[in-house]
Amino acid sequence: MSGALERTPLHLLLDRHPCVGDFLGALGLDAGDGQRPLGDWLRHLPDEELFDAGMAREQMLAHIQRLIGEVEDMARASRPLRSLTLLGGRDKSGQAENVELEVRAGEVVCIVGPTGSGKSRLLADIECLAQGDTPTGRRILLDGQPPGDERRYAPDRKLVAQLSQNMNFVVDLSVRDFITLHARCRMVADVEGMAEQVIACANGLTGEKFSPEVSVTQLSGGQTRALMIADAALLSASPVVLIDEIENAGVDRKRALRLLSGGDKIVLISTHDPLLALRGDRRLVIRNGGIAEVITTGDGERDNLERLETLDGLLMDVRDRLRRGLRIEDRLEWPH
Ligand SMILES: Nc1ncnc2c1ncn2[C@@H]1O[C@H](COP(=O)(O)OP(=O)(O)OP(=O)(O)O)[C@@H](O)[C@H]1O
Repeated sequence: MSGALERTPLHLLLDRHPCVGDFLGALGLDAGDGQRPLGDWLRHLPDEELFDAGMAREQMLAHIQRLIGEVEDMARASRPLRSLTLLGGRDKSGQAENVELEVRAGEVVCIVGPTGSGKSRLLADIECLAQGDTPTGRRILLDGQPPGDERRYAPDRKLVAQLSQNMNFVVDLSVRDFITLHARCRMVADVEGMAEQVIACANGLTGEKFSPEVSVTQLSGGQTRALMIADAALLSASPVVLIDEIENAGVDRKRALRLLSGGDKIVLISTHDPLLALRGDRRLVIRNGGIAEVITTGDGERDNLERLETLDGLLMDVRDRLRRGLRIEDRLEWPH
């Protein structure tokens, strides 16, 4: 393939594989008019430019070849998953969990339990597609089968997107550039349109709107979380989304959950928040490191969820008024 790759005119290569343009751009290399075949272009590249890029010609060719292969693999690996099965292991005292839990695409499962009970551990087991090799001894099956090593140990072909409590960006890009870059890597048809959609969606989730021009490092915690949720729902290739709590500060949890569960992703959320816990299809109760119970959200609970949401709206309103420096002297009326 390397021969064929070398003979491909650069402009064709950039058209077919936008990731190559991003790669060359990141190295500060100019593709010129793109008429030359890749091999020819590389041979004519001045030595000092190669030196600045820190790569020999052969290495550069090998990198481009590998990049194209991996991006294609990623697209293949992103085909939908129908189910994820968790085979129980043991709790902190070594007692068997006796659980076989199948979560189907499109389902939202919440994980509840006291602090330190093992909710994050459960998410971590799913994230690494545990095969009896973590402290819990749990095993994870994908579409009823144990995942192959290539799925477990290829961090660049992620099956699972994990949104953790602290999200620190290491790049200093504007929100638009950051999401556009991701959209380009995902090879979506309309990169700019998709980026706009993700940003608009994130802005719909957060009380404090942000501009696409602001740097990702300047976003507040709530804004960052909203952006990551919109990105995971609309743009991420990963069929499984794991969320370690959606804090109620600044993110519309109801919309976030509706957005995430709208597609055919498998969503697991660890939470202490009753509004989130009751909005899942099912919830796992964790006790002493083990899954003690699997509860399907009942009709009565859904009714109560609506009442709690009204109460939550009242609380949010008071919070908003306090933030604006207002007094809360008038008698608050509980909704009936
Ligand atoms: N089945 C288990 N066997 C052994 N250790 C476990 C098991 N489950 C959890 N642990 C360990 O217990 C500790 C607390 O678990 P974890 O951090 O997952 O709790 P948590 O419920 O997420 O807490 P929080 O609500 O405070 O975030 C961790 O060190 C974890 O590795």
